[in-house]
Amino acid sequence: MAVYTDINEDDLRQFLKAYDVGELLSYRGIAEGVENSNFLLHTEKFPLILTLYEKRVDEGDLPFYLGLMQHLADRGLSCPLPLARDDGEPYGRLCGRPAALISFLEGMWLRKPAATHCRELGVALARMHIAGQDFELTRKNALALRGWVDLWDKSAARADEVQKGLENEITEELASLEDRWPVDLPEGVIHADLFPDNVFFIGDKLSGVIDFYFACNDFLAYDLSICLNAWCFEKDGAFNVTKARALIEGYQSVRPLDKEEIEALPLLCRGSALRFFLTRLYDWLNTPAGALVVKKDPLEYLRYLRFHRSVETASEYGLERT
Ligand SMILES: Nc1ncnc2c1ncn2[C@@H]1O[C@H](COP(=O)(O)OP(=O)(O)OP(=O)(O)O)[C@@H](O)[C@H]1O
Ligand SMILES: N[C@@H](CCO)C(=O)O
Repeated sequence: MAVYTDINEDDLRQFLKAYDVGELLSYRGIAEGVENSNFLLHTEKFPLILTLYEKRVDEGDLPFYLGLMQHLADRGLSCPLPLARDDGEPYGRLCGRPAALISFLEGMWLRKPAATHCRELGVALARMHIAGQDFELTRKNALALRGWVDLWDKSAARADEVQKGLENEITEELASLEDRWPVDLPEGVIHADLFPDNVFFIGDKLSGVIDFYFACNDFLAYDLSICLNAWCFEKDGAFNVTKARALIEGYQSVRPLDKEEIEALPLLCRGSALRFFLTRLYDWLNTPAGALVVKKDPLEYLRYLRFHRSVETASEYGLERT
């Protein structure tokens, strides 16, 4: 459960006075997520999500994240709407942390997504990329190559505690990605963390996307590579090419990939696998004892990374040869 910061009822009632939501009826911490502290609130007017932003969210980026949700919702994408305070500010402060209220989205995330859900995801991802094209704010990806090197510098010395040989393997992988990382692919606003727990479905229909707190400007196809990692491996570690094909076909039904994006896909998948390996490894080694959070296994992403290293062309992801 991700509740790093405990709130008390009096402070919460005080915080809510700045919003037009009526009286607080009830609230509880949400037993999901690893990044921020989230609470479900029932107020006289409607249910809401309260988020207290924690370690990886820089307060200066909040106008980008909250503005992006508003922008995408205005263009018909189903994502949470931030609630403005009565003074017009997009967020306030609670227990010493920046804190925002966003609308509650109906739906459930899927524990076992099937190929049909992957196709829906692909369609939604491409629509999001297109809708993001005229968003006026920009945010550099803090977890791109430079960020990976910084994370690795903080973890490398202890990596072999998690698995023998990791220090060498990841050092070599980083060097190889630094040499070969693409420089000129189509860019735009990407979600950058579109895992199954951030996508809600009602029945088999995708009902909404949440958690824009890693969103940034980067290669659009990098976002697709994140989804290939997060949605297309089975619990036993096998890559499910049927899901991958469905995801990519769904994406291309809205936004066809160009030749360079297709060629770069195996490398982008290696990069995104490494990105989640590194944040998980850092958290594995550094999460304070007592935090109410389930740590995620970095080695899962090491296995994915090794798989992508063995991939020669994007046809292995179910794409037609170019
Ligand atoms: N707008 C929303 N509507 C409904 N439920 C929500 C909403 N936002 C968050 N939640 C609930 O809170 C949980 C955690 O939210 P979120 O994914 O934003 O947290 P996080 O700590 O940033 O997680 P992550 O580990 O995915 O980065 C979600 O799985 C969902 O159950
Ligand atoms: N989706 C991430 C956690 C949130 O950044 C992971 O599974 O490692």
